[in-house]
Amino acid sequence: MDATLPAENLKPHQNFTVASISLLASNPPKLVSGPLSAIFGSRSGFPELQFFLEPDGQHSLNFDLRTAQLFRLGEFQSLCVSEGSESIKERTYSKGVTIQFKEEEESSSFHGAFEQWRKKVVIQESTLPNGTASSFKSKFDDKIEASSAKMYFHYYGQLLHQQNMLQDYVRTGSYYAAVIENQADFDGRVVVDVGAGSGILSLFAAQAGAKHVYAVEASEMADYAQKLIAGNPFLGQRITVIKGKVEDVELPEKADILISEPMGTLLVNERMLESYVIARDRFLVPNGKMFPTVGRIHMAPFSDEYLYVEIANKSLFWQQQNYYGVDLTALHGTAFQGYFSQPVVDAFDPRLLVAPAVSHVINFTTVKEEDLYEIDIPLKFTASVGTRIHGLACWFDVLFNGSTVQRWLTTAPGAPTTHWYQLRCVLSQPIYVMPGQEITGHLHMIAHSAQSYTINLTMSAKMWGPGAEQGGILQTSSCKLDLKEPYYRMSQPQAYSVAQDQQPNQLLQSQDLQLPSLDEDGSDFIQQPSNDNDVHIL
Ligand SMILES: C[S@@+](CC[C@H](N)C(=O)[O-])C[C@H]1O[C@@H](n2cnc3c(N)ncnc32)[C@H](O)[C@@H]1O
Repeated sequence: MDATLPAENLKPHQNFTVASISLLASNPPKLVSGPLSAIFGSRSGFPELQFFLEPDGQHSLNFDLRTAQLFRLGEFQSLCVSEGSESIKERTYSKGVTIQFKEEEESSSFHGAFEQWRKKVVIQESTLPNGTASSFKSKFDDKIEASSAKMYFHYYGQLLHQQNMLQDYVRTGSYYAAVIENQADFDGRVVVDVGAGSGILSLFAAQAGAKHVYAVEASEMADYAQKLIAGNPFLGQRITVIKGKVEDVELPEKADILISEPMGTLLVNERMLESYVIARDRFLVPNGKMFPTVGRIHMAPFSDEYLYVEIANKSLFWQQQNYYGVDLTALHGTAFQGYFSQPVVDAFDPRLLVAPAVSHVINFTTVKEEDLYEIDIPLKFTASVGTRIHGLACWFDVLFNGSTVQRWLTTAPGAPTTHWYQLRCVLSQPIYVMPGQEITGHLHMIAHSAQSYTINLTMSAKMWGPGAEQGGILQTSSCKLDLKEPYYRMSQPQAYSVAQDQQPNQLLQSQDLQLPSLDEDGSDFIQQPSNDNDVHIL
């Protein structure tokens, strides 16, 4: 392709009128008779071809010119196809239209324009500031479903959700302290705020004396951040808000330090850590600082009979054999598994943990973006009590490795509660352990295109019990969960309600629970443990 064409030759928009188009995705192909407008232009910085299917401009068919191709089928007819998805093994073309032109001349100039707009991509690629030949196609759009991204940025575009984070004083206070106590790392420095939201961290960095802060925010919140920053002119004069994704925007200079709050539930939910790492590789000077610097996921087995029974009971609805004359039991097993596929988010009493935690460290200054696509954490614990283990409890912390002060922000159980709470993966088949018994397993997380992870948890223990040879039988339990679909349990009455002198692990056990299998149609109701004599700890 010719990359020598000056960019100014390309107009912001170029209109064509075509006689008709046929949409090939319909079977048979759907003819849309014209005359129709076909417009070359660019949206979000990417060149695009848009066919307006109705005169009012309400419905259009868009082709991303970074991947679209145009073929001549005849003097008056052409075929336009656009790549739908790409994997190592195959490419699929999700969109295709045949275009009917009235005249050959029109067809030729359309093809000419198509080539020119495609070259625009090449020109932009070749003018990347660091001169690298990286692909212009956004890394973010490559791996994240458009529908997920739309909902995600819509969420963060709303002030109430930013307020929710700002009102997490453990979170925001830790950031404030980490910045102000490490003024030396900000004073006179260029800072990039990765996912600036309301712009609060940019304002903190400016308070700590930053020479200039680039506040990059992809959602509509960028406009509010601009307002907030303008309302603080003393600080705001050193802050530039840039609306766009960190994967796409260009900055006029490199940063000495990045600041960001990219942590989701279980640290990795939302997949924003990847954007933080991409921002590091794009904007940070070699050996620049990152706030936060390191993240750790902590995991420990827990025993929580109340939680287990509560989840198991949710599917009891489907055990009704006469729901308005309908037998619902065929779906009971599916509902049971469904409830156990939701990670539970709440604040739990640390006394529910039955072994010291293990940790998985992610160093943000060195981790590769790809390392975050799949995370496999081996588990090995020694049970401190004999009990039923109902799953794995997880939480995280992050370190601000400042030159002056090292500060941790923790979401651990027992520590002041944050809006992240803690997360628990609950096994539908609990496992029994004796004191000192070893528990092994894996927490395997695979990133998916809806900005979250599929979690596979396996936990195993030597089983002790009637009929079992001591230490002879390995009991294994596993579950698959979607981190995107958590069960937020905070509104429920807290379950860590124990008589003051009673250990949580000695609470009412539900060994007698009838565990349904997928095709079971049993009708016993599981009793919720009584809350009598409860003392609410939290
Ligand atoms: C957890 S919020 C933190 C907001 C703010 N920094 C704070 O601490 O209050 C994350 C913000 O990053 C933005 N964001 C997420 N991914 C982004 C990306 N790839 N590029 C730019 N902004 C992004 C979101 O829209 C959201 O406003």
